[in-house]
Amino acid sequence: MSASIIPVIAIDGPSGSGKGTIASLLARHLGWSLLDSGAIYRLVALAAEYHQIPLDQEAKLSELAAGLDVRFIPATEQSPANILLEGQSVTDCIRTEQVGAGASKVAALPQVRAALLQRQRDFRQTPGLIADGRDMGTVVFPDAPLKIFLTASAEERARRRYLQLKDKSPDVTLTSLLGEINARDARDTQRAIAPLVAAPDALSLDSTSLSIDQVLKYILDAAIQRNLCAERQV
Ligand SMILES: Nc1ncnc2c1ncn2[C@@H]1O[C@H](COP(=O)(O)OP(=O)(O)OP(=O)(O)O)[C@@H](O)[C@H]1O
Ligand SMILES: Nc1ccn([C@H]2C[C@H](O)[C@@H](COP(=O)(O)O)O2)c(=O)n1
Repeated sequence: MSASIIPVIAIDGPSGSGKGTIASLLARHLGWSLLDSGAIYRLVALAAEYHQIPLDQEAKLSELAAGLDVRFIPATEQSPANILLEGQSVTDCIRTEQVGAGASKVAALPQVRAALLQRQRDFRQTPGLIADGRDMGTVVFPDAPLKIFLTASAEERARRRYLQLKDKSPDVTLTSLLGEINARDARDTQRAIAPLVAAPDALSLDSTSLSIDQVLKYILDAAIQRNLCAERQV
């Protein structure tokens, strides 16, 4: 099947809006592949730290991005998903706010984005792909038959992140997380290349007061309406 007719559900939005959570639930529910594009930018930032490349050295970073030695091992019934960078498991350490901030910086560099474009498109495999990020619907898969722009207020996103991190990182505070979320939003929306913006044909969904199940149902209903999948109970 030609790649362009393999269906993609593109989910874009700011940090903490719930894209990753919803994308992995949808992928499992539909039996489709999953692209966590933010993880790829996070891996570049972490690899830059390993190789001591400053985050403003565009040429070196794009070379690093082009040759990134990474393996995404999907979750199974027995074990959770795992990400290997240069053979080492980095599944948890790429999730810190520090690595997220680094990812947001390298992601503003055009040569780095260009180096990662085809690697992301290669995830488009039968029977379908759920892709989450900032530019899935605008740049990477502009022909996706379903595009969702998922948002939530910055305060709610900081609250969600706080609940997620407080046990692993007792030093985090709601105030510091809100500051980091606002800084990352500003960088991701204001950059010159592939800024975070809703595609003109995206469905916008504000999840501030919606549960994870409500968001999942909304997207599945939209997918069923477009004949991307058969009607199934969540
Ligand atoms: N609708 C929701 N209601 C309550 N909590 C939610 C909701 N959606 C997601 N969460 C929780 O919010 C946290 C952040 O979600 P998630 O990591 O999926 O966001 P994200 O948009 O992928 O963020 P990032 O872009 O930084 O990776 C998780 O702990 C998740 O369980
Ligand atoms: N398609 C993408 C995905 C991610 N980024 C950048 C911007 C984010 O701040 C950073 C980390 O992403 P997250 O894991 O928090 O989703 O990576 C991007 O520019 N484009």
